[in-house]
Amino acid sequence: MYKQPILQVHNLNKQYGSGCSACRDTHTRSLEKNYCASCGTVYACQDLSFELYPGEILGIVGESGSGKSTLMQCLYFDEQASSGEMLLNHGDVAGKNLWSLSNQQKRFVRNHILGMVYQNPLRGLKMEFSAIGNIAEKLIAAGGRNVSHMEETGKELLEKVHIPLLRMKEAPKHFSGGMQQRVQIAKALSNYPPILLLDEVTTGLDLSVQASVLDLIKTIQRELGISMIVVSHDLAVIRMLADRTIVMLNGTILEQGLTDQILEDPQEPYTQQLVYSML
Ligand SMILES: Nc1ncnc2c1ncn2[C@@H]1O[C@H](COP(=O)(O)OP(=O)(O)OP(=O)(O)O)[C@@H](O)[C@H]1O
Repeated sequence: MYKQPILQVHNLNKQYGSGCSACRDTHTRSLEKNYCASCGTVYACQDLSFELYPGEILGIVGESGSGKSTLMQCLYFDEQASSGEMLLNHGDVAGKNLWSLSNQQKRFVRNHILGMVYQNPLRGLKMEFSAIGNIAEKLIAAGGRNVSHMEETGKELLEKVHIPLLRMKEAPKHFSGGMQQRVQIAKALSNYPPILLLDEVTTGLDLSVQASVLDLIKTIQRELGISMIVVSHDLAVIRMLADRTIVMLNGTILEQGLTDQILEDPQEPYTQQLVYSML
């Protein structure tokens, strides 16, 4: 079904702190969960390697503190990876380690190739701008200057995420949580990026609103055929969305495989617990 990966991550490490003699050497490292008890350095992501294929939804599941958000922030350059390689099979940056690009090149990747939807809409939206103004902001950041084109694109995207056009001039701070997430999704899609990153986008929403946002994500993926990485602590969300799933614990990948396979035949005791608790 899938061909070449559109994105490859090799040996991503992200640590907070400089480490000490007890933890610097990966072979002799002694950690309490993901941190060093001697110096307090946190190893938020440890040697993570995976691929994302065109048109697939890759789910990342794990408990709080397992490193999911740190991973997403490294992918979107909100955080600088400590080491590792991120390779895109797309456009001018194909084959280059994205974490070694200049800031200008990273901005290009953020504006044209990646879209990000955060758990907290305050991170992804300018709450004082109008809904359509938020989309225009992203288009301008990517070099857009044609006002009527921006308005057309904005309307098209807001319609896609079911925001009534009558409300497009309103600021998202007046919207409900579910509507804010839908505007964030529209903004992240501004330049129709081939890859969309979604970090706990339904956490904190009512169950019925959660269901409508998940449904929207599925529909967008089907219609636009873009690749997505979806992070959630909730296996039910991952079950609904993801073709393949990575299970994380203490900054490491515990197991990965087809979502059906992970759900039906989990190999690791931690994953088994996660699956059984959902039944
Ligand atoms: N800026 C930081 N400085 C120090 N430690 C950090 C920082 N950001 C994250 N961490 C630590 O990195 C580890 C992974 O955090 P991360 O937020 O990625 O986990 P998560 O799986 O996304 O959990 P949650 O869903 O609760 O955010 C945690 O131990 C966290 O305390």
